[in-house]
Amino acid sequence: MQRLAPALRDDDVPLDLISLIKTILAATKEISFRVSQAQLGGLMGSTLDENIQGEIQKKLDVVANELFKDIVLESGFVKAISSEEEDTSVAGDENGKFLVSFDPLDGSSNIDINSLIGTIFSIHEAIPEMAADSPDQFKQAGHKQVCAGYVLYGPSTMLVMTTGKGTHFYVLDRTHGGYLLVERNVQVPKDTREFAINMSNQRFWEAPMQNYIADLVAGDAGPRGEYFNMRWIAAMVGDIHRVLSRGGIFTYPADNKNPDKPYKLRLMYEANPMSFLIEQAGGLAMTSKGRIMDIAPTDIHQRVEVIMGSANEVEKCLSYYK
Ligand SMILES: O=P(O)(O)OC[C@H]1O[C@](O)(COP(=O)(O)O)[C@@H](O)[C@@H]1O
Ligand SMILES: [Mg+2]
Ligand SMILES: [Mg+2]
Repeated sequence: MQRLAPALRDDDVPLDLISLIKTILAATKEISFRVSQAQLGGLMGSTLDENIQGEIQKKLDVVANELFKDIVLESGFVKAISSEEEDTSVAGDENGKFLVSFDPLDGSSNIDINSLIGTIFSIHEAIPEMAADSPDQFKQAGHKQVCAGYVLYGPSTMLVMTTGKGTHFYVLDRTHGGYLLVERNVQVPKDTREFAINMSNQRFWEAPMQNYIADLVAGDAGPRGEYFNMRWIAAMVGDIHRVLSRGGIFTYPADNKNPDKPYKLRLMYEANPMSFLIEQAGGLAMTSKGRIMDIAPTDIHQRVEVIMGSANEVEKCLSYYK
């Protein structure tokens, strides 16, 4: 099995980006260790603080954020970082070539039940004319990402990453301490019979999503004439990993549960990096109005509607909005 650096060189990834990726992965190895020791180290449960998103932070959210932020900012390659757990962007090296956005721990509600969680990251090139402490430099569309990935802290610690030359799977090999390439150019099947959505929000969705899901749930007795299975891990990393592994449609649609918060998932830290991975694997990543990676961001913490996965099924879902 190929090691990470030669696999990246095969994709013609520039050396400075390889160095940054290695730095990010060093942080994820440390987080992976802390996650595995969380209960023994008193890291289960919540803090008393809320993050900028208005969500109570778990102790591991804070630890993972500090670890990732410190390691990445010390690298010298990074002009600034933005994180789901930080109020605003944090300046790094004025001459740094890259911007890194991340969700240090995705699926926080799974921490205390020893279930799937992960770290999601996204890399853009820095804009030389903009100051390192300006959050505006992060307002770049997703299609400008030069790398995106996640690390899944599951039975195996897995890295899924793209630099725009396909989406590849790696596994952390604890015998030598590095990630090994296990599957190159993963492909999301175009068709699927599996969907992922938080069904408990059903009554709050817009009519097109209500109608689409109702037709899936109706199964072979309904207009689709086929049985559809449902899965919901409650961690986007876990649900997207399943979609990348065997196909499926994943959606967190608009809802009116809380009128001030029509969408749940974050553009910079969740939707854009996952969209890059899904598109590089031949899938589609959309809102009901267009491609996620074409959205011009207006705020680093903005939230967005997400419909992604197997291409034909995403198209089918979108047809309900026309
Ligand atoms: O609570 P719900 O509705 O099941 O939402 C689950 C979604 O929320 C998230 O956990 C949000 O991520 P964080 O844990 O980083 O806040 C997604 O990963 C997941 O898809
Ligand atoms: Mg998240
Ligand atoms: Mg998070």
